[in-house]
Amino acid sequence: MVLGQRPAVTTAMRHARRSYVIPASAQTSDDSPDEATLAILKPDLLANPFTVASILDEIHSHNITISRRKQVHWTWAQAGEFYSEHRERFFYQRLLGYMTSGPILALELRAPQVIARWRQLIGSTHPARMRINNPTCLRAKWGLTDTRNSFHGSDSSESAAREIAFVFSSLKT
Ligand SMILES: Nc1ncnc2c1ncn2[C@@H]1O[C@H](COP(=O)(O)OP(=O)(O)OP(=O)(O)O)[C@@H](O)[C@H]1O
Repeated sequence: MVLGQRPAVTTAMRHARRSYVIPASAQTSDDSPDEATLAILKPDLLANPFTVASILDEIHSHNITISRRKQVHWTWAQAGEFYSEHRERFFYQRLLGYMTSGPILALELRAPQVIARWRQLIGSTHPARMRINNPTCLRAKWGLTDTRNSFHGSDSSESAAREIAFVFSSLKT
């Protein structure tokens, strides 16, 4: 191109400019600011890369941004600290055995009201009940048992901040 001379605007360039416009279908009508939550894909899901890919696609299809991701294999102590509020519950040892049985994929999700929306997408704790009451939720589709329920989602903004710091702080994991 000769210096000082403007390039001709080609059809391809017009198309490239248009592609920066976010399609109406991808825009959210919710004007509330983004919030963040911690999602975890638990070890049974990580055993199959195609399962993980399909779940990540489903997350994107809901206009939820994955702002950070980290695959990690927790030690018993790390899982114990993350779930310390359940220390006295009957399923605690079983839960730690599950969460240390293989790598997990931790995701920081961002979108308006994403804490509630992610928990709605995964459904409540018990997969067998979800298969009856909410068959399209993720735990109904992928969860195995009450403990091996395949997903985690922070339950409040305070938990989300604490859990995101726990997972993404290099000092802890
Ligand atoms: N009644 C139960 N029997 C067996 N395991 C359980 C039971 N309740 C909870 N768990 C296990 O402990 C995890 C943490 O329990 P919690 O009550 O916080 O459930 P949740 O909010 O549905 O799940 P999460 O915190 O992982 O998103 C559950 O995800 C599940 O793996």
